[in-house]
Amino acid sequence: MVAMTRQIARRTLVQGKNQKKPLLASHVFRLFDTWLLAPGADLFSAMKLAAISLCYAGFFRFSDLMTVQWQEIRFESSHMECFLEKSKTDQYREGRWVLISRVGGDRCVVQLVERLIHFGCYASEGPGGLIRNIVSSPVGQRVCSSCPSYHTVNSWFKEAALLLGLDPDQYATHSGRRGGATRAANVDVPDRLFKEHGGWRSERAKDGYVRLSPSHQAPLKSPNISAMATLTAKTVSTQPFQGQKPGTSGLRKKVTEFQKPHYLANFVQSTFDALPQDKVKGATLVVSGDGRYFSKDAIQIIAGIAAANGVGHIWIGEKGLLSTPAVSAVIRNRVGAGGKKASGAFILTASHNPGGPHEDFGIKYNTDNGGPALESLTDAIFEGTKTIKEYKTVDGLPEFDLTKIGVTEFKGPEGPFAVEIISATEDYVKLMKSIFDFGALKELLARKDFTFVYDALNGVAGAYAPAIFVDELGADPASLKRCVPKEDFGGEHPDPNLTYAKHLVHDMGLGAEVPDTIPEFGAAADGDADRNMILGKKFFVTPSDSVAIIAANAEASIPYFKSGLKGVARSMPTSAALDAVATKAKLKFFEVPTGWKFFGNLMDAGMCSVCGEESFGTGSDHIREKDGIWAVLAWLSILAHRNNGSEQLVTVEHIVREHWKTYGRHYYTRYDYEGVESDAANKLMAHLIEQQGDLAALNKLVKATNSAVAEVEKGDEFEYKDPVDGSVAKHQGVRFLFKDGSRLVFRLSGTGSAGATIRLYIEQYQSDESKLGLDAKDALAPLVDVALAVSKMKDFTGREEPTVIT
Ligand SMILES: O=P(O)(O)OC[C@H]1O[C@H](O)[C@H](O)[C@@H](O)[C@@H]1O
Repeated sequence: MVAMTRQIARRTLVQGKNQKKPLLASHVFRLFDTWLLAPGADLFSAMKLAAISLCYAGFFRFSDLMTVQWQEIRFESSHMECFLEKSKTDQYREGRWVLISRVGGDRCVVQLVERLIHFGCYASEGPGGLIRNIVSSPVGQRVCSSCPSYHTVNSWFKEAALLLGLDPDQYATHSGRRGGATRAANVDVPDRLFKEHGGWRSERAKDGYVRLSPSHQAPLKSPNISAMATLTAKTVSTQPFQGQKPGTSGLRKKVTEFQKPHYLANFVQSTFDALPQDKVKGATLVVSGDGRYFSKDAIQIIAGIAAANGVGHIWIGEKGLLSTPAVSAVIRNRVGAGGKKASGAFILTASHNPGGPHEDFGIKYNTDNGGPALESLTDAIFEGTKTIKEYKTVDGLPEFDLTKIGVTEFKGPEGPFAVEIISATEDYVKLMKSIFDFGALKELLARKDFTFVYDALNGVAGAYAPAIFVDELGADPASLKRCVPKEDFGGEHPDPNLTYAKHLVHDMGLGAEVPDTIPEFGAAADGDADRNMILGKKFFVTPSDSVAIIAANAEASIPYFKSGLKGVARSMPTSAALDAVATKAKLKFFEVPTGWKFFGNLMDAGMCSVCGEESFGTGSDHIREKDGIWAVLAWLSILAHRNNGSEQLVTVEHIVREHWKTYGRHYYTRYDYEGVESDAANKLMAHLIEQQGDLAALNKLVKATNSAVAEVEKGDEFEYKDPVDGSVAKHQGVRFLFKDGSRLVFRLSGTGSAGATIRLYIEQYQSDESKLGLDAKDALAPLVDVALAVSKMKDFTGREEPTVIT
């Protein structure tokens, strides 16, 4: 008895110490993405992936894995069956069969094994083990007859851990078996099946493998502190990474950069260090995003660091999803249990940049007004990232089930810590209903002659579109396109403009081929649903016109603005269409640098109600972010108002043309040169500033290029002094202002993740009624020529054409 107790105690102690960490489902998924689905994947990476994913899915130990004979595997339509011998010397083959399901899609273990056997040409080698060594030669890789040693397979697990940004010391062959078993326990696989699958004789043996999530450990209705999982603090040593300066809207880099061990953690810890401590200790934080690839891992990492830094509660949108405007709405409006309000948010998005294992990820911090952090804070975060030596996190945090709305509570190192999964749509839909007249919008959508299409470009707007357009406003579900949010946005560029929203552009009759039936109204959103593009039948509304038209019609069409606008604002490169509306309506007007945060200060001070940017951003003071769905509802409201009682449909095109008649037209276009070498882009900008030094010489060049173009009256770099806090933002774009009011603006994008993007904005005002209907391309051709000559665009960049024209 004594001996037995001693033995158990020793085992328990040793086990606790050496026990390796379980792999998570998301880890295995990511290994599929990197070792099988990414370009460059080869036979060797497929072999490593097969070994690891089989240990996970079959709960295999190393010894089990090595007994799987490829020729004995039975492939069925719903699963595969692997035979595990009890031992090599077992004459009666009293082994057991392990069944592994097909899960469909690209990340299916069964499909992987089938492909491995096929491409590895196992049949030509004769019977033998499934997991083999691979030899590489100049003619390629091939599966050889020998099987890898324990040491080799163990090193594959460590390599996987490193790739996933985990500590390799904590992962080994048992991490697969433990991970699979933990996952099964947490999704309530019945005990009998579970034990059989893993070949465990006793409950005890099985339980030793499983890390239950707290909802399983503490199934009590009311939180019972003694039943809560305990999170233990730990400090992790790290080193600074170069270049963690947040851009116009947060830190954006390739996913592979964010996957580097400690990369994200450094930024998050630096944010906590830069924040006033009352916004951290015991505070409630929102952590969510557009659902792009790496979001789920990021949520786990941030939650651990938040708990260790003393955050009290985090709100995560269902499935990790919250659009950027919805985050702003949650911060400003959501009141949780006990009157909790959020003090800020980590928004996980790279906005309109593509997503996926080899594309972009991003993170930005929004403060308690619901808007992006101001420069003083982002500068402090950046400073922190330059010197960081360690960060805090916790052990014991389980992988969250993001699909289940509810609260999980923990004993955190600094006090109680709770993770709450909230509805992604509830707060936002409520806010929209308080702003617009949904009854009037419903009537518009019910008109037989009004047809509508909404394209979420596979971004997070897809989570909101059914709730708003279909459930609330009665739109036909078929009018929603690409409204299922995807981690990689379906491999497309989730940017609503004439180039990237190509399916919508085609459907609206603006493509090369014109369809037979075209909807009256079309709109699209970007990845995180803060941008919008508005289209009429065969008609594009420039974002600069869009904000001007919304401002001109807001008071009459939108209940939220019924007592008038407090003021309006636009970013500097946006056309002056809004200025014309402000002048006529005698509204306060502001021209701010690019970046939504500049509007926030004006709105907080009650100086601005409606604002917009040429970069497909439009919004109002209902939140502190631009808002893609809000802009669509604003346009529908204008249409509903104008069509109230009208027998013949007043269309988008009617409204815009009428606006031009009243205010004149600001012809406008933007040329983007993406992926330019940074050095070349900087030289071009320096050259432009030099040109401004000698206006006489500059005007000679202008006239020589096209004598019809007016003379440049002034050239400068835009500088902004915030009227609220007096802060000054310099070098915000190089401007050339012409005598007839035309403008050329050059600036470097602040949102790219690699190289530089040069943006060239071209604008010309026209009030002559006979010249309002030209094609913008024709109207602006002379100014475009001047812009290219003045900037020596081709000489500096080697580019004949821009990447995108809008
Ligand atoms: O710096 P750029 O690439 O031109 O992007 C500019 C845009 O970036 C983000 O989308 C910001 O939220 C916008 O406010 C800004 O207009």
